[in-house]
Amino acid sequence: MNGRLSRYHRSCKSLLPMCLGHQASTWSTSKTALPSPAPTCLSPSLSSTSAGCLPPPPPTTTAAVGHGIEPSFLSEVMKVTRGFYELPLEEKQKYSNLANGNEFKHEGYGNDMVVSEKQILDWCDRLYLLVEPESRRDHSLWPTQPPSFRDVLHEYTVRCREITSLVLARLARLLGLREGYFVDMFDEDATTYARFNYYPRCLRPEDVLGLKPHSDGSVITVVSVDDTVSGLQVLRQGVWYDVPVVPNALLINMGDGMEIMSNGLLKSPVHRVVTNAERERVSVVMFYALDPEKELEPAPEMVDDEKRPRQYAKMKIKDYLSGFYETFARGTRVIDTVKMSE
Ligand SMILES: O=C(O)CCC(=O)C(=O)O
Ligand SMILES: [Fe+2]
Repeated sequence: MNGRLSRYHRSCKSLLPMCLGHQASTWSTSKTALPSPAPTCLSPSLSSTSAGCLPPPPPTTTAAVGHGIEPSFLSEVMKVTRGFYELPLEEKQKYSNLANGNEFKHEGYGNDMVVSEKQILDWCDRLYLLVEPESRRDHSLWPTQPPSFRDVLHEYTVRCREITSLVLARLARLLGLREGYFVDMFDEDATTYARFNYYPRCLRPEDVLGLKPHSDGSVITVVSVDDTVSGLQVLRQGVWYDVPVVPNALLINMGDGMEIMSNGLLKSPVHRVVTNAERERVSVVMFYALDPEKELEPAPEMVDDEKRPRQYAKMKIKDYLSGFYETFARGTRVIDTVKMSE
């Protein structure tokens, strides 16, 4: 651990409790349509599956403000994001995710993958970039405008990695595993993608979603949300809850990888983004995934044949991730394909 990280550890001992919702601000239920059928036990915070038997309590916020990143730097991250989206279209298209005008690539600027003509498109532009491992960055896709974009993204990557390692260490402890259990899994081939989302104003917000319901295919996700415009919602037992806007907070989200490795003890919440007619919105999302050549499965320590049988089948991470993009486009969840029947 480098000096900066250990200083960081000392300075934000309280990060995890905040991340896990002990420092709660109230989440409100959404007035928008309820989905059906209602799933059970989808939680944005830690919950045991027995919660499925209870009426749905409002989730508590996972917004962490004691994370150690200065508000001025978070504003800088948002500023370069807005700056990029304010560029003329032809400038942004220099980083297009369509090779030769029609071949979809994950990295770059544009829309998400389209797999069928019937697919309802999300009201969202995105710039998607691999940031780790550093050696695999494709700088031809990293915007040169605004001029500080690249430096800010590099610095943000370093800072978010520190926070993620700390959160992963605390999560391992919480699950009764040794602290380094998850952190050590993130070797030099583990991948991190940054996703810059831009949701324009939408004149028919009741008909169009910014981002359709999904859970993240990562192990863990760090989200920096627009601190003036809400829109992110989390599904819990059939009810959509608005995630409150907390200035300078980072939102820590469990991804499918963590749900699987914890054998279902930590849930990867279904979430979506709604649009609004008044204000555009941006967010910056960091997705932490393991080495694509590794396999994803419940940690043996989390499986107990009597008390907590294995709930997910093994799958190669690269297969999981490619299945993820496909199912995301179709509005289904790849995690459902590895769930074992009772
Ligand atoms: O825009 C947001 O607040 C969240 C975006 C999100 O869920 C994603 O990019 O996976
Ligand atoms: Fe997401």
